[in-house]
Amino acid sequence: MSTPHNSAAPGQIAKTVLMPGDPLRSKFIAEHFLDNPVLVNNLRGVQGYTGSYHGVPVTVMASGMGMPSIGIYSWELFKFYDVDNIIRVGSAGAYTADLNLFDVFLADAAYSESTYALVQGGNTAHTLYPSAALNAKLEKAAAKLGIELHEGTTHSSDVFYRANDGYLQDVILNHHCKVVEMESFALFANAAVLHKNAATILTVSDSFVTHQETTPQEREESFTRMMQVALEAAADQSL
Ligand SMILES: O=P(O)(O)O[C@H]1O[C@H](CO)[C@@H](O)[C@H]1O
Ligand SMILES: O=c1cc[nH]c(=O)[nH]1
Repeated sequence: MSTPHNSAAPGQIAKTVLMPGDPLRSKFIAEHFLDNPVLVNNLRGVQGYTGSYHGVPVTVMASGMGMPSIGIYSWELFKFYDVDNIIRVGSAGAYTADLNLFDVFLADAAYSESTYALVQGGNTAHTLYPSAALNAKLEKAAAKLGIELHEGTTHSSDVFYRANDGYLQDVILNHHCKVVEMESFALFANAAVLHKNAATILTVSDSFVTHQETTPQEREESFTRMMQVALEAAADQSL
């Protein structure tokens, strides 16, 4: 059964899905890392490919930007395509000075001011958590590949452009957020409601401290260490 937003046929989506925000990052991962990638969805240009990595079926499909968008795509993958694991592979802004461009960051929590979890399932929590088992696989994969992982809380924000940065002080000081992106809280909320597994691995694309930033092409093509960690975890048969 296809959905309003996904034209893949039943069985065309693997049990584990890597989910970048950017459809072109989805295409890049599929073309550079998957064996025999097949385009299984392209509705709205949200590219989804299924292939294999080290012999294990893996799908890579974009989420689009923001919680409403990943809320739709991840719900449909979990609920209608029987996906077990979604690993978000995203970019993030660093709030703290210890993080540099291209550092790889594993979210051990997602804080958000969003009402997504409340409206979606009546959950009043503003901090939600990834799958501990999936995070353990990602840590194991990073160690195997010799890739350093920074860990901490991500701020899942509804706002990319801010009129001023006053609000961020509360997020950084009181909620201990180290990076900001825009999807993990909704992904974790859907996974919790549907009893599925979700995790988020991010690459630092810009810094709120140094004001350095990567280019759009680098965001699409250069975050390969994060991609390899996620793929290695996806191919871990014990998931
Ligand atoms: O690079 P992606 O995965 O899209 O993630 C980040 O980039 C977008 C904003 O530029 C938001 O989606 C944010 O979460
Ligand atoms: O600053 C940033 C960078 C990536 N994603 C965000 O949401 N914010």
